[in-house]
Amino acid sequence: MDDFVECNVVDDSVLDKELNPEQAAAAKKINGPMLILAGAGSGKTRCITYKIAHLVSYHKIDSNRVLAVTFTNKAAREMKDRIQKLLNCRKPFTWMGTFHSVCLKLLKLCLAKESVIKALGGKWFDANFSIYDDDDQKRILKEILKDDLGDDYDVNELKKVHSAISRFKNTVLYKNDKAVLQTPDVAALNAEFADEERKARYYAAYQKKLAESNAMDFDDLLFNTVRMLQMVPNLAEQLRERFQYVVVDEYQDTNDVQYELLKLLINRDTKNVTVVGDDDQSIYGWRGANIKIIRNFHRDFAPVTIVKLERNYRSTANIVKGAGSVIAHNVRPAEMQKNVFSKEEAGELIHVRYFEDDRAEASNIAKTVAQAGPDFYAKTAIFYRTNAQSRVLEKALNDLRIPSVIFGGTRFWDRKEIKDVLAYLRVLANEKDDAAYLRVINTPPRAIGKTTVEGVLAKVKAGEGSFWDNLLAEANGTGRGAPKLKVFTDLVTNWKNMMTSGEYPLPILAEHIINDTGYKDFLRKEDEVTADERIANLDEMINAIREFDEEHPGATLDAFLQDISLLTDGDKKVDTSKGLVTLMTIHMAKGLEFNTVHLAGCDDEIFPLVRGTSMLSMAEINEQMEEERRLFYVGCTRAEKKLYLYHAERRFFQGNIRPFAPSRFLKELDPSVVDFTPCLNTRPSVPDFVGNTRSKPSYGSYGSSNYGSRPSYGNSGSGNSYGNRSFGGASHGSSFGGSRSGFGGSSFGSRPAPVPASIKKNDKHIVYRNPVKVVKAPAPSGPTIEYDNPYHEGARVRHSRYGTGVIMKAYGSGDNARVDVRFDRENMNRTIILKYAALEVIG
Ligand SMILES: Nc1ncnc2c1ncn2[C@@H]1O[C@H](COP(=O)(O)OP(=O)(O)OP(=O)(O)O)[C@@H](O)[C@H]1O
Repeated sequence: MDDFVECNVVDDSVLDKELNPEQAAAAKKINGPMLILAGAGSGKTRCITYKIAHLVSYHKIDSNRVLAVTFTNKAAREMKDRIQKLLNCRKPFTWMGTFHSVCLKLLKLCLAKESVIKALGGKWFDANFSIYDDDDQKRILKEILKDDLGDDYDVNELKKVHSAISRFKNTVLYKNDKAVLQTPDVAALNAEFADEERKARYYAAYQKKLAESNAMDFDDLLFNTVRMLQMVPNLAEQLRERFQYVVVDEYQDTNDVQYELLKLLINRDTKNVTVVGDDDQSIYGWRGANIKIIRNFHRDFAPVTIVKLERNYRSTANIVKGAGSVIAHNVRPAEMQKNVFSKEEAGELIHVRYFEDDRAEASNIAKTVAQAGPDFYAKTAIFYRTNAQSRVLEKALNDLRIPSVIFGGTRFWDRKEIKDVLAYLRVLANEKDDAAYLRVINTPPRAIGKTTVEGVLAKVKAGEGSFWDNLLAEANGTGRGAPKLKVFTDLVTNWKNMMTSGEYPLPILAEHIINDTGYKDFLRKEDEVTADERIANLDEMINAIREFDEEHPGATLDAFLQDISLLTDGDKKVDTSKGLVTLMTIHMAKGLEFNTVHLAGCDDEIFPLVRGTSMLSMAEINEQMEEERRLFYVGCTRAEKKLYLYHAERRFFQGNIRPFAPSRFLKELDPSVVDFTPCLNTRPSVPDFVGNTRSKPSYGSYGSSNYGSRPSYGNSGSGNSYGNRSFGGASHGSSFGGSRSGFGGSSFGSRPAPVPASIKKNDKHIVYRNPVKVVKAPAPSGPTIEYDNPYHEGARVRHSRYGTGVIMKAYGSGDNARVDVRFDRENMNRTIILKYAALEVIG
C-alpha cells in the first residue's frame, strides 16, 4: 500500500485554513533551524502537530525519519493520534516520544549489535538491561551507606547522595568547549571537598552495583546514550543521516544532557530542527532544566527563524493581561520578548482575596466552589505551591460535601501489589536483576532465611555468577534452606519455560504468576480491608498487559517492562468524568486548563517558596525567584474564565503558626484587572489554633491588616526588583525545602489518590493508566480451534477498538486461544487473545 496515495495531504491551503498566520508560517517552513516561541495557550501543540503532518504528507518525509521529542509519553501518544487523524491513516512514528523513551530505544537497538559493544570497549550493558526505579535505587544506596557508615547512618544522607548522583548525571561540564559527562571518575577528579569526594565515591559504588545487575536508572538512559554516541562517533553520524527532521516540544525544560544529545542527533548540514517552547514556562530548573538552552538556541544554531505565537486562545483578556503583568517582572533577553494577548472577552476581573488564616482561606475557597455548583466541579482546580497545603483545603471541601481528588498521588504502577507482580516479570526478563529478586523472594512469605539470601548476594558480589545462577545452585544443594528455595526456583523455572515456549501470551503469563504464588490470598491475609481494592488493581493490571499485547503485536516481556518504566507523573490524566474538583501542586498543572482556578497560599516565602538561600549566591537567588514567578505565571494561565488568588495572613506551616506577607506576585498584578477583597471571613467566629474561640475580626477597611498586606497595585514601578523584602534573608533559612523531591526526581505528589483518567484538553483514552474493562467474548468451544469454531481463519470480525478485520491465523487453546487479525484500517496483524477480547464474528 502506498501511504502517500492513501493519506490526506496537509498542504499549504489546509495550514492556512486551520492555523492562524503565525502558526501557519511556522508549519510551512521546513528547512533549517526554527524556534517557535509560544506564549501560554497559544496553540503550540496544534502548530507542531500540523507541521509534522505537513512534513510527512506534503513533503513526503518518511514518518520514521522524524525524531519528535515530547515532554511526556501522554503528549507523544496524543500527538501521534492527532497527526494520524489529520492524515486519516496510521503512519508509524517510531521516533516520537520522550527523551527517555527515545534513548531507551536507541540503547536497546545499539547494544544488541556486537560491533557497538566492541567499539565501547567490550564491557557494556546487555541489551536486556533492567530499568531501576526510585525504590531500587534507594535499596542500593542503603547498602552502600550501611557498608560505609554502619547501620545507623542518617537517612537524610541517603536523600542527599541520591540527589547528588542525579545531579552528576544531569549536568555537563564544559572544558574548552567540549562537553564532558560526569562519570564517577570525572566526579572524583573534580571533587574539592571531603563531602564531594565521599559523594563521588558513593556514585562509583552505585554505578558498579548497577552494572553488576545489568541495570540502568532513569537518568542513565540519557547519560549512557550520550556517552555511547560520544564514544562511537560513527554511530552518531549514522543517526544524523537517519533523522531527516527533528522536532522538540517544551524546549524550555531541556537539560544539559538532553541538549548534548540533540547536538549529536541534528544533521549538521541541513540543521533541520524545530524547537517549540516558552521560556516563561520553564519551571524545572530545580531538577536540571537549563533555561539558557532555549535562550541560546538562536545563537547555537544561527541563523535561526524565530516565530512567535502570541495569541492566547485559552483565557479571557483580563487573565492574560494579569498573568502577563507579573511575568514582565522577570528579566528576559530582547529576542525572547513576547506580547501575549487574548481576543476573548475581557471576562471577570482576577479575584484577589485576603484572609486572616489558612482555614478561613480554605473555607472560602470551598464556599466559592459550592456557589458555582456541581456542574462546575470538574472544571475547577485548586492549586497550591507545596503538598502540605492540601490537607486543610481537602477538609474544607469535605465539610461542604464537595467531592474532590488530589492529582498526583501514587501512580497505578507504583502500588505495592503491582510492583510485586512487575518484579516477578522482571526476574524473568533479566537474570541479573537482583533488586527484583530481593523484592519477590519472600513475597508472599516463603520462610526463605536472611542468611540464605545474604549468602547468594555475597556470591554475586564476588562475581561468581548471576543472582539466578547462584539461587539455582543453592536450591539444588544440600544446605538447610535448599527445600524452601527450591519451591521458589521451581516456580520461576516453570514461568521461564512458559515464556520461552511462545505459547503463553503476556497477560496469561502474568495471571499464572498471580495464581501460582497465591498472591491474592496473601493480600487477603495481609489486610482484609484493602484486599478487594488491591485485587481489583491486579485485575486492572492484567487488563493493561492485554491492551499492550494487542497494541504491540509480537512485543516481548522486555518491551512491556520498558514501556511501564518510562511512565512518569506527567502521564497522569485528570478525571473530568466524575464531577470532582481537582487539587494539585502547580507543577502538576503544566499543560492543563480549567474553567476556574483557585490558587491558594499566595504568601511571600510560600509562593515564592524560599529555600536554601543561605547556601546560594545572589545570582542563584534571583534565578530561583524568577523560576517561582514563572511557576505563578503557569498557574494563572491554566484558567480559562475565572481566576482566584488567595493570601492568608497567618498560616500553619512546617510545625508553626506564623504570619506571612502577601506574595510579591500579587503586588505585581496589573491593578486594572484585579478585584481585590481584603480579609473576608467566612466564619462567624473563628476558633484559633489552641481551641479557644474569638469573635470575627473587624477587617472593615481595605488594607487594615497587620502585615502590610495591601497590594501596591500599579505604583511599584520596580521593574525587575523583588519589592522591598529581602529574598535572601538569613532568617528564612532552608526550612522550606522539604516539599520537593530530589534533583532529578519526577514526583511532586506523594499522597495516595484515586488515579485520574482524562483531561479536558486531551480526552484520548490512555492505555496503562486506567485500562478500560472489556466485555469477555464467549470462550472458544474446544481445546483447539477448529474450523467450526466461529474464530477460524478467514472469518470477518469486529473489535471494539480496532474495527473490522479478517482472522489470518487461529491458534492456541483454552485460555491461550488466540487469533491474528488483519484489521481493515491497518497494515499489519494484531494478536488478540480470545479470553479477553470483545471480538464479534460478523461473517
Ligand atoms: N488557530 C487556532 N484557532 C482556534 N483555536 C486554537 C488555535 N490554536 C490553538 N487553539 C486552541 O487554544 C487552546 C490552547 O492550545 P494548546 O493547548 O495547543 O496551547 P499550548 O500552547 O500548548 O498551551 P500551554 O503552553 O499553555 O500549555 C486549545 O484549546 C486549542 O484548541
